[in-house]
Amino acid sequence: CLHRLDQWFSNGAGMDDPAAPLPTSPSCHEEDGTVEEKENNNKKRTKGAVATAWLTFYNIAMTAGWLVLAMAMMRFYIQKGTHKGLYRSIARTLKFFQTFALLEVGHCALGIVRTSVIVTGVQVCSRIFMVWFVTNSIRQIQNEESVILFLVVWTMTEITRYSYYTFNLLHHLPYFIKWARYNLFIVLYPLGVAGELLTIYAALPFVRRSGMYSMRLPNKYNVSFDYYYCLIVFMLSYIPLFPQLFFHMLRQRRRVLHGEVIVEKDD
Ligand SMILES: CCCCCCCCCCCCC/C=C/C(=O)SCCNC(=O)CCNC(=O)[C@H](O)C(C)(C)COP(=O)(O)OP(=O)(O)OC[C@H]1O[C@@H](n2cnc3c(N)ncnc32)[C@H](O)[C@@H]1OP(=O)(O)O
Repeated sequence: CLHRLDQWFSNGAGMDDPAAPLPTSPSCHEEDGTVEEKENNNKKRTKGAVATAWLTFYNIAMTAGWLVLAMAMMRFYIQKGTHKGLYRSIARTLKFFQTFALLEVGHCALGIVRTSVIVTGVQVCSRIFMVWFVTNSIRQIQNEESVILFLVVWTMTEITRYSYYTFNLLHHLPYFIKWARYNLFIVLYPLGVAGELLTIYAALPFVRRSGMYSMRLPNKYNVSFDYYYCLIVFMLSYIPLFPQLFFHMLRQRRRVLHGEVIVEKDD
């Protein structure tokens, strides 16, 4: 029973819903529990197994996707000897796998992973915005070095992150993957952010000249929107948001590598 209780706490159950029922096990209550209790336990176990199977599939697919991207980038560079045209050559795969990551927000919302919806939402949405509304929409910046910088950084991060989750779910986590997951971000996060900000900065003149995604008055909706200023606001939002993400990862690092018990503040 104590073991079960310990699992309940370490899985974070009851954190969101302190009234959540304690798990039962055959050695605890099950044999003298009601039929209804037994059915509930079976349902919970099935739900847990389905979630684990889905997450394992999802993480393997994402690791494979980012590995394909890494190989495509290396092959392009070795064959062509330049980064010009690299983004175009991998754009479709990148858009697919980065957009697929939206499911992670769903995983948090459903409670099948112990991560904050807000932290994951900011991380995933900012990446999707970078891919679809900046790099993909503004052809003139696709050959910038900064694009290659964030692509390389994202690829290294995601191969490490998804393989960490996969091996962790399979209970065979090599230490070097754990180490990489909770150390590389110290260098990769600032580099990725630098690549993203430099890319948006390079896009600003083109956006201003073309007036893309903007609405000027007068129009029938009587609404005005300037994408140029939207991009500036997006860049400025890194100032409060990036430190939050970075310090969140530092806390995760202390928890996972040094076993510290971290009491997270509410989002
Ligand atoms: C709305 C739009 C807003 C736009 C605003 C724009 C401003 C943006 C500002 C900031 C922009 C940042 C841009 C990012 C750039 C880059 O990515 S650069 C490259 C470097 N990047 C990184 O290193 C990324 C680091 N970030 C992350 O890893 C995640 O995004 C995260 C959400 C911050 C991770 O946090 P978290 O999930 O809490 O940490 P973990 O330790 O990994 O996981 C916690 C527990 O959850 C389990 N888990 C999570 N996901 C899965 C999964 N898919 N499968 C299985 N399990 C999962 C994980 O195992 C942990 O469980 P326990 O071990 O039981 O604790």
